[in-house]
Amino acid sequence: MSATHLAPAERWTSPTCPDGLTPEQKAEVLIQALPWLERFAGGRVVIKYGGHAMVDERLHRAFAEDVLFLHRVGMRPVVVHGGGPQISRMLDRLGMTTEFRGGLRVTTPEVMDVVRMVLTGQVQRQLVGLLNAQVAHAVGISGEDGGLFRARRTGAVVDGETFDVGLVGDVVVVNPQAVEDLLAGDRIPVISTIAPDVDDPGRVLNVNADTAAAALAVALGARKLVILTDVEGLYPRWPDRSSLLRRVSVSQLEALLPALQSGMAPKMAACLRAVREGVPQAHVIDGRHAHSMLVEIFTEEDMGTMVLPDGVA
Ligand SMILES: Nc1ncnc2c1ncn2[C@@H]1O[C@H](COP(=O)(O)OP(=O)(O)O)[C@@H](O)[C@H]1O
Ligand SMILES: CC(=O)N[C@@H](CCC(=O)OP(=O)(O)O)C(=O)O
Repeated sequence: MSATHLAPAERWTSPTCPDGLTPEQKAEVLIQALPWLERFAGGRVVIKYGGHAMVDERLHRAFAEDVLFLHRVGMRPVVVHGGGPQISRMLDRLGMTTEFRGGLRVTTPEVMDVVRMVLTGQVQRQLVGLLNAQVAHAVGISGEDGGLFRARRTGAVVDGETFDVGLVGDVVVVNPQAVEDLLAGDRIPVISTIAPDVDDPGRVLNVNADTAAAALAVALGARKLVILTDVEGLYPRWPDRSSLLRRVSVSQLEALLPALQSGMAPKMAACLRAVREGVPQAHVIDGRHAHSMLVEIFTEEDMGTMVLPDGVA
């Protein structure tokens, strides 16, 4: 057929790709991503994958694809995983009761055994398996390995009152060498947040995964902390969902923090700690949307809530 039969204007004004996007829209995505790819090349990003974001196989796979994408484009992703709902389900199956105070699980020695078993023996194994499905880059470790974390027992604060929650700790020492070694070997570390007790090294403590991720992001000099959960971000007037806070400065967040409820409180406290101690940006995003992490990192879209230093937000 000669070119004169093609009616070029009609044929080329609105072609669509099989996914319904036009070539212009597709190219726009690629062009938009370029400065972000350049900006974050070689940068470390700590990703906290919350138990509530681990909704189904499809989302699990999308999460793994995103982490592998970051790795492939030259970033250094470090995964810190949660597993609260998974621990609760196992405790139920074992006929053990579980209770939370101020967002922290009341952890008896028997519950601690289950927490350790589920986090390091199930959730971490599943994530490592997914990430290694094609190329085996991921290596799972816990805060007990290579002296990564040490924690001190802490209580839960509810309405200004402190409650004993048993074997629960806050990370007070991070020795990132174990993670540095893995990154130097082009690995993707996948970390469970169990930590030896700094005051009694024979004992291990249950550490909230949000706060451990923040401590690690600071120690690694991460460019970003990204916390994936099951809500769009921070709603300042929760449970009213009419206005999502897109950007918040350290000082603004300090003022909001005392009124936040469990669930969001440790996440925002983690973001606050990370940014206050030198991480340039911390985000809470909705892990129930496949690939929300890639959109957050590589486009101009602000997904979820972003915490920034004063004067930048
Ligand atoms: N101000 C708030 N804005 C958004 N979500 C909130 C807020 N306060 C409490 N939440 C709750 O926090 C939950 C997320 O925390 P959590 O259940 O601990 O998740 P994860 O397992 O990902 O750590 C949300 O599903 C929501 O119900
Ligand atoms: C002290 C404490 O509460 N530890 C958490 C550890 C797991 C966790 O943090 O998991 P998510 O991020 O999925 O909530 C727990 O026992 O549930």
